[in-house]
Amino acid sequence: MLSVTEALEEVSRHAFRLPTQECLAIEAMGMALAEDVISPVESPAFDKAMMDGFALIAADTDHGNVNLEIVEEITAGNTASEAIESGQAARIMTGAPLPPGADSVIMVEDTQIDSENVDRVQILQQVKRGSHVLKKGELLSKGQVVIPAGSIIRPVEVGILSDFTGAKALVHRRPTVAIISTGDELVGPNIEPGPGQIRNTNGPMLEAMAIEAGAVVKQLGIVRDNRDELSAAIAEGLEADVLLISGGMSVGVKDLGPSLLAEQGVEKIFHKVKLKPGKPLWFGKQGGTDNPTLVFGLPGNPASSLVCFHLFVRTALNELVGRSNVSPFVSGFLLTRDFVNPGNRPVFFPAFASRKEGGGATIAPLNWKGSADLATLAQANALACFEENSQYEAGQFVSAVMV
Ligand SMILES: Nc1nc2c(c(=O)[nH]1)N[C@H]1C(S)=C(S)[C@@H](COP(=O)(O)OP(=O)(O)OC[C@H]3O[C@@H](n4cnc5c(N)ncnc54)[C@H](O)[C@@H]3O)O[C@H]1N2
Ligand code: MOO
Repeated sequence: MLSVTEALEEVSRHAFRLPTQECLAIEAMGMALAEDVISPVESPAFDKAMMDGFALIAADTDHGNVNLEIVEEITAGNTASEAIESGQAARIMTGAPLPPGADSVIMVEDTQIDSENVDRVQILQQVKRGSHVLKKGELLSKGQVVIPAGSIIRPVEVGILSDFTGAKALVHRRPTVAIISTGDELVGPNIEPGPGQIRNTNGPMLEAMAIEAGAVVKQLGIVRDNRDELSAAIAEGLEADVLLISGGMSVGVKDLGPSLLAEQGVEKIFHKVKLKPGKPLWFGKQGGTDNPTLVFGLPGNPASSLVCFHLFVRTALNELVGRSNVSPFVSGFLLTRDFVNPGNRPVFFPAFASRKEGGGATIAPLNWKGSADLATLAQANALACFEENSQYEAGQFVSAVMV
């Protein structure tokens, strides 16, 4: 049986980048840039005033208090009509280009104008050369990489892309994810479960997780444990980039998943991973490098499906869109209580992580009742990672997967 690390490596190895497409930056939020964003110009494009005040020549103020002639007023979006010379100043607003000749700006608060003589300004202090001026090219030079490929598009990137690429972004297209929920016992959200029946929680939950991860979802609904029905659904699901099949992955008499996938030419890469919950995870691939489909058979138990999604499906989706090197693990959580994992599999245990006063973070394992317990996961924001056959003491550091 593979370890979690080995299984994650296999998933990454088989997930190829999807083709790229150009789209509006705002619609690419959360996606990864597929190319470097390069500044085509210097920024700022001109020496820029950073305060409302007066543009002047700093050397004129070397002896402190000085009275200068105001030659014009420059507002943002306009340029000076003439250069200033020694003894002169231009009224200037934040964001406006400095007039030629000027090298500094003094804030209006540090000046005085005599109401009898409004064409002159009294400079009340010595001005340091370059004060309140953002020099041309100081932020970015022409050809500089502003955002490297692989960066996630967040609001700040949307702002920068609006500056340099016409608000467009080149990204790997969103993955399509098809979802099948198998099981004779399953009913939809508005149907009263009969004896032995349960509601399909995995289907909608997996859909929500896939959307959150940036995918476009095709929900194929509940499929009975019947060879023909499941075969047809699998064939449809294999048109997507990723197919998720919930349930039927273990060794029960109706666990048809693995054999039907093999019949449809899906190559098994691994079946079973050493973790709890989620051991029966199945992973395979159909097709070569050209438009392959990655197939995950997720264990039917809801918590097992959720944990496998966060660890393995998310890793695949990240690889497909170029969000590389995003580890599911965050380290350095201080355990709030003793914890024993007597089992022979590492456990990913629902827990609540919070900020610690004075820095750092703590993690409190919840009172989780096992793979069928989704309700406790609703109180969790993390899965604390505990090694197999292990004992932990309060105050020890553990890593976690954020959920
Ligand atoms: N003899 C063995 N039995 C089991 C093993 C094993 O190694 N040997 N593994 C156990 C583990 S661990 C898990 S996890 C489950 C997973 O089994 P399956 O993937 O085959 O899932 P099912 O049997 O179809 O369902 C398990 C459980 O989950 C409920 N379920 C299924 N689908 C949904 C859904 N869409 N929404 C909500 N709940 C769902 C289902 O009713 C079952 O209660 O196998 C163990 N058995
Ligand atoms: O691995 Mo199963 O997912 O323990 O319940």
